[in-house]
Amino acid sequence: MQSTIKHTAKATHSGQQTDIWFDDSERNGLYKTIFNRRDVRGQFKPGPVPDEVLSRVLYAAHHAPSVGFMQPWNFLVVADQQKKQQVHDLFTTAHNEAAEMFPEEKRDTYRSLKLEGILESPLNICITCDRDSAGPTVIGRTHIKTMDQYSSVCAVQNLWLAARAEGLGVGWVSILDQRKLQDLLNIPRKIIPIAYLCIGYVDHFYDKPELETAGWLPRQPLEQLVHFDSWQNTRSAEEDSLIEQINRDRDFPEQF
Ligand SMILES: Cc1cc2c(cc1C)N(C[C@H](O)[C@H](O)[C@H](O)COP(=O)(O)O)c1[nH]c(=O)[nH]c(=O)c1N2
Repeated sequence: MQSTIKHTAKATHSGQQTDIWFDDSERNGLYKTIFNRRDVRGQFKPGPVPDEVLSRVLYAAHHAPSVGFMQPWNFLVVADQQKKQQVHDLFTTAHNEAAEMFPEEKRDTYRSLKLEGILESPLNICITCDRDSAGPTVIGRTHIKTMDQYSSVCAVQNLWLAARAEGLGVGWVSILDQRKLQDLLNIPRKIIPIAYLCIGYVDHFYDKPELETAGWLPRQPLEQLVHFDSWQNTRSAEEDSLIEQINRDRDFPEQF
């Protein structure tokens, strides 16, 4: 169901949000979006994405955090079928090269995976990173130079979540030669294509990541990924109340 959104004025006081808390349904809506977002490759419906929906999703992306507030992103919308076909050709070449990189026993499985929906989705968007968008010296990028690219990834994630909340599927395609993609889309060399995304309405969303269902990799247990004070210093539930809580919440994502 495509819904329209009523814009109501926010309660603000001297430029501050005095409304600190979301109510339960608002908070649950966010968790529902996070836990039901999927990478979509194969269930796209051909119908168009209305401008009013796409505009909202792009605003969500544009309100991502960025290092030094540099907002290094641009959104290159690709709807032309011939252009999409050319990107698909790039994918096919890279996909064949990629298959050879996996150990022999995994190659057939790799080849059987559907890893893009470039042609089936009505819309593709390339999110880029302009490393010069705020001059050479940027607050927060002085020592870790890749921070601008991470900022564009934040925009990708915002878009991905907003799209899910709008009932839109998004699939990230990174099996592409970056330079050839730049040439194809006339992106200057100094602008980095961060994400090539396939977007559209879908028949259904899967409950689990397709790579998990295909037996490629399982989801890692969260408690093993949490370290304390020092790298690799993990703790058991008996040793730490947070780990105990994480174990107790194992079904939290499934509640949504
Ligand atoms: C940076 C990056 C790059 C890619 C992806 C993701 C990210 C974050 N993913 C999607 C990825 O396979 C997927 O997110 C995981 O398998 C987890 O599944 P869900 O996203 O939870 O459905 C992805 N999927 C795909 O089919 N082809 C691809 O080239 C890529 N590339």
